[in-house]
Amino acid sequence: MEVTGEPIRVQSLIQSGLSQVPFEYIQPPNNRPIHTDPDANIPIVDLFNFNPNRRHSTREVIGQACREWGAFHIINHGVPTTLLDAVRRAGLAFFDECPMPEKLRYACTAGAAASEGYGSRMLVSSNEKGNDAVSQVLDWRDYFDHHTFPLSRRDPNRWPNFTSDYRESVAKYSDEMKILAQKLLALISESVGLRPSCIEDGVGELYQNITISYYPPCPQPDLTLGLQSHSDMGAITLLIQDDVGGLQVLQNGSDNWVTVQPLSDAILVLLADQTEIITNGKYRSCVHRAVTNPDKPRLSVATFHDPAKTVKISPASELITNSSPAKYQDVVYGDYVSSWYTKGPEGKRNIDALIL
Ligand SMILES: O=C(O)CCC(=O)C(=O)O
Ligand SMILES: [Fe+2]
Repeated sequence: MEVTGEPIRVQSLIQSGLSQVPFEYIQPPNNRPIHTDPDANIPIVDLFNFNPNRRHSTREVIGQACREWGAFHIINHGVPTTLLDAVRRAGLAFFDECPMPEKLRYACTAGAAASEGYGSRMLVSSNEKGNDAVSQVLDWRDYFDHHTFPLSRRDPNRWPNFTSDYRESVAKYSDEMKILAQKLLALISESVGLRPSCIEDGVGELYQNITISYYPPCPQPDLTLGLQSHSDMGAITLLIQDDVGGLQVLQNGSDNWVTVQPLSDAILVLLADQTEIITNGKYRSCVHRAVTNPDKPRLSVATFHDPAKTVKISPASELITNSSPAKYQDVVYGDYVSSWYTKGPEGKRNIDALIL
């Protein structure tokens, strides 16, 4: 199918009263969400509000979580729960209550990668991209993407003001998430034996985007995915979700999908691909996906922290020795992103293409 005009918002589909999902949303049998490990849980790391006396033990716990999962909840992170709730509430009000014509005033640019605004992923034509491996299946998801850092990219006038505190809440949340991401990158660096600033130095100025995802109820959750399997491209993602649940992660080295339990005060940390490169594979990016459910809409807020497009990412020199050579090719981040958009997530790790 060609990319033509505006994508259809999943919410409009569901409001038309479907009992079966259109074929574009049906996953091939191997990708359907049937294999889940009901007993496993990702770790919960208590940050003790970054108390310096606890730093050593916190670092150890983070190191283990990064090695085993590339994902962990954090609690006592210092971000007020009232702010987490305010962002969830503002996002939900936009998707649930704002009339569609007003929502569409914020539509992102059709066909442009990562453009700011309200959208839904479109089918990518294999002819256009010259690659038959492009995923042809659509996600059961609508989203709003906000450009938040550097501040030169931030223009709250492009964000909804459907609830009067929407813009203020997203801006405050963005500021808090950036500070938290920087503190976490320092702890993660230390936990792998690097200087505290090593990962952030490698990434450079943080480019931050906040994506609020909305997954409408789905009449056939066994055949669909809210968001197909992928790892995030940047350095670190901080995610909150509502109490519905549907995010799943793969434990490192396993084929078992594990559901991430919603915890209203916690923030989920997901290691992304550039951190895997900088740590020379000592930590791997977390592969995750979102499943749908037949009854309730679900909301998540993902805050991505990425390098600038011009930055060259390489394994940290401190980790390279004769006995432990570089495992990844250097890559200019913009080229990495372009190849992701050309090939699509393909349900596998794009970063594997860089492994030497
Ligand atoms: O909805 C979720 O929980 C996952 C969102 C996500 O993985 C993403 O936006 O990259
Ligand atoms: Fe993701």
